[in-house]
Amino acid sequence: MTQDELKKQVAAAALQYLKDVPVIGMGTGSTVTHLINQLADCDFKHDIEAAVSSSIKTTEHLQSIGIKVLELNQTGDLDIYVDGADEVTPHKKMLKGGGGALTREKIIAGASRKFVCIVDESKCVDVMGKFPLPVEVLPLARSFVARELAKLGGTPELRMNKDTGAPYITDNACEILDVYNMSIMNPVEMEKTINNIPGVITNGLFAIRDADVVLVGKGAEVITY
Ligand SMILES: O=C(CO)[C@H](O)[C@H](O)COP(=O)(O)O
Repeated sequence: MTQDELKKQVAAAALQYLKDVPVIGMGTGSTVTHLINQLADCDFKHDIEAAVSSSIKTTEHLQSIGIKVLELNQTGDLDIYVDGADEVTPHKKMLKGGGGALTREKIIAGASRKFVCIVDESKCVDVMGKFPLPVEVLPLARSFVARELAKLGGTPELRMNKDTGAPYITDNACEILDVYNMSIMNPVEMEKTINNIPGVITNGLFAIRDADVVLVGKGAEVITY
């Protein structure tokens, strides 16, 4: 199976977690895109009253299949949040933000009772950090934060918009530093340390609020842990 077929397969397995849930939390990325496409055709779609979305892209996609999108301020805590990841460990710690939606993802994950992480097998790692760690920053703090991240041993690079050549701008009007070569031996401590740098909105480590269930598309099957 190709990586995209594995993503489609694991998205299909995640559908069952959305049954009988009136307000769902929805992440961002290509695996979630498959999930929303499959939600469009499933028989319980009309039982879903609304969704809380982690990005403008996901909001538009959900609305295009007829699902109402609410702000988190309107809903209170959620039963379920489903999202992909760039890396996930056997302890269900994740590195996320390849799609740039890390801050809203972390907020909705924090407000959800169950986080279901959906990945293809290429995302499973023992130690995170091979994938560059996204750090969302206030634009005025970009250089200072980059120097602080370098002191932690990383090599930060400002994410660029591939179409315009200008810095990539998040849905929160901020920028992203992608940090290469980070040695993430203790993800909980690293998450706190980076979030303590003034000017950081959040970083892509989801170690303090990790996943409750991980679904992995692997070969012909989906593994759950
Ligand atoms: O964190 C994310 C977006 O900010 C995504 O969940 C992560 O990048 C995985 O994306 P994909 O499903 O396309 O592989």
